[in-house]
Parts: sequence; C-alpha cells; structure tokens
Amino acid sequence: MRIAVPNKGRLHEPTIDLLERAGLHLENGADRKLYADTVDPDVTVLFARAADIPEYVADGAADLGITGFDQVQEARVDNVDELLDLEFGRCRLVLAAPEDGDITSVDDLAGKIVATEFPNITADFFADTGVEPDIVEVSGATELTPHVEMADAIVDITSTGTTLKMNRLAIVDEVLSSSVRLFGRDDVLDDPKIEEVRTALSSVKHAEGKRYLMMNVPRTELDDVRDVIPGLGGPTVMDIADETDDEGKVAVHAVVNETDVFETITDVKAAGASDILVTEIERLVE
Ligand SMILES: Nc1ncnc2c1ncn2[C@@H]1O[C@H](COP(=O)(O)OP(=O)(O)OP(=O)(O)O)[C@@H](O)[C@H]1O
Ligand SMILES: O=P(O)(O)OC[C@H]1O[C@H](OP(=O)(O)OP(=O)(O)O)[C@H](O)[C@@H]1O
Ligand SMILES: [Mg+2]
Repeated sequence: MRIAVPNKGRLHEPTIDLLERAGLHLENGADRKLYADTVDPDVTVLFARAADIPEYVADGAADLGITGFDQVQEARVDNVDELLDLEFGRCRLVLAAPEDGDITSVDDLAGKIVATEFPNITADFFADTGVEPDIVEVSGATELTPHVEMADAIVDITSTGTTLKMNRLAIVDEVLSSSVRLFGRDDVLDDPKIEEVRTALSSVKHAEGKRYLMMNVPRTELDDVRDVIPGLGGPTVMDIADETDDEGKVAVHAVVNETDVFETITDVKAAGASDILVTEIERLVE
C-alpha cells in the first residue's frame, strides 16, 4: 500500500512527524528520494508535490494521500474519499481585492478579472453566485496581480492575514476553509491495511492535548478522588501489590485534558492522593 505525502514546503515536516508518531517510522528515505519504506513492509511512502497528490491517488500511483483539502477540491477527482481530518495546515481560500478600490462585494466582479492558483475552486465559487468574471491562472505570488493591473481581485490562501495586509488587500468573501486530510481511492477502501493506517493516524490526533495521570489513593478516600477527576470515562482503579501497605492504597489512572491537569492535581491532592505522576500520551486508540 502506498501513501503519497508532500515532498517539501510547509506540509512536509508536520506530515512526516505525524507518520512517525503514528508508528509508521520511515526507512531508507534520504533527501531527494522519491519514496521511502516504512517499518511496516506493506506500507511505502511516496513524496509528491502537495498539488499533485490527489491525482496520484485518483490515478492509482498511490492508494492513500495526505494533503490540503483545497488541493483535493481543486483536483476535481471523483474517485477519492476523505478518511480523516488531520487538523493541521489550517487556512482559508478567500476572495480579496485592493483595500482602497471599488471592489467590496462579489457583485462588483461582473466582467472583471480574478487571478488565482485555484481556477477550478474559483470557477465553482462564482458559478454559485451567478457573477462571471474572467479567471486567470497564476502559479504563485498571486497577491501581486491586482497591483500590476493583471487582475481586479484574487482568490488565494490566507492564514495569519499578514501577506494580504502587506499587499494592501482586503477580504471580500470566504471561498473555502481548508486543513490537511487523509484520503483514499474508493476502490481500495475495503483493504484492512487502510483502516490500520487510519486508526494509527487518528490515535495520534486523539492523544493530542491529553495527559495520563497516575496517583496513589487511600481506599477510604477513593470516592472523593474519583469525584474530582474529569476523566474520559471513569478512572482505572488498581490494587497495589504491597503486603506491607497497611493503609490499603489503590493506584488510580486517568486520561485528562491538558488544560484540566493543573486544577485536577490540586483537587486530587486535597482529596488525599499522593505520588502523583503526569505523562504524555503518544497514541490513544478509542
Ligand atoms: N499560509 C498557510 N497557512 C496554512 N496552510 C497553508 C498556507 N499556505 C498553504 N497552506 C496549505 O499547504 C498546502 C501547500 O501549499 P503550497 O503548495 O503553497 O506549498 P508550500 O508549502 O508553500 O511549498 P511551495 O509553495 O514552496 O511549493 C496548501 O494547499 C494549503 O493546504
Ligand atoms: O496569511 P498568511 O499567514 O500571510 O499566509 C498566506 C500566504 O501563505 C502562502 O504562501 P507561502 O508562504 O506558502 O509562499 P508561496 O507563495 O511560496 O507558496 C499563501 O500562498 C499566501 O501567500
Ligand atoms: Mg506556498
């Protein structure tokens, strides 16, 4: 089974990092190589441009792909299904025009020119509005085009808004909201290996922002401690195998949201817990 992932750019590192955390460690993958083996002999990773990945999957060069939702939409592939939102690479495709110009709404673009790296998404967006500007495809530096009279407006990616601001462009409308997705070709989705990979990746996402809390609690205080743990489901309670432990303590383990850890420690301590340990969680398979 082959997974196509971005070969460079901003999505490359976080994608490799995610595969590694999911246990799909890459092997024999030197810089500039086009593919790498993984610890799983059935899984190979292909490196391709973020924009080409949907085609790779649709055509059968790869079975699974990881790239931005914007790229999947732009490729207009109809034989791939989304399997998981990986929740990084968040950005928006927006319609933007010069801050001090005449274009302040979609309607102002009738008969005008819009430049974009995403002509298909842009065409679909305008088809829904009934306004039909000319769409000019560019391959980068889209923000420049309104200032050199190539276009009246642009459809481009924004996340922090810095690039738009630097180029004195204002958002007119939102076209699409994107993040990185795992997707697969529909004729291979029954393969159990696909579910294995999906589960491994989603277990990393589930573990994000969670901590594992362990503590010892006198049996007599167990109910009080249990009451103050905001766990995912109830905490796990285990006997401590210690014959000399005449107090009768138990070990309590719980998965807690990172944001609740500080308060929970204070609360369980006050309720009688001791020897409290907090650890990170690599993966959480639900
Ligand atoms: N500023 C951004 N913030 C968040 N995500 C972004 C941003 N720019 C691009 N992305 C996401 O990354 C994907 C790949 O972007 P792009 O093709 O521009 O590659 P890149 O990482 O910029 O590398 P390069 O442009 O050097 O090839 C986009 O389709 C989008 O999903
Ligand atoms: O809202 P911002 O945080 O400023 O991000 C938006 C910019 O990010 C992307 O460019 P990128 O940095 O990938 O450069 P590129 O044009 O070389 O792809 C995108 O094409 C925008 O220009
Ligand atoms: Mg880019």
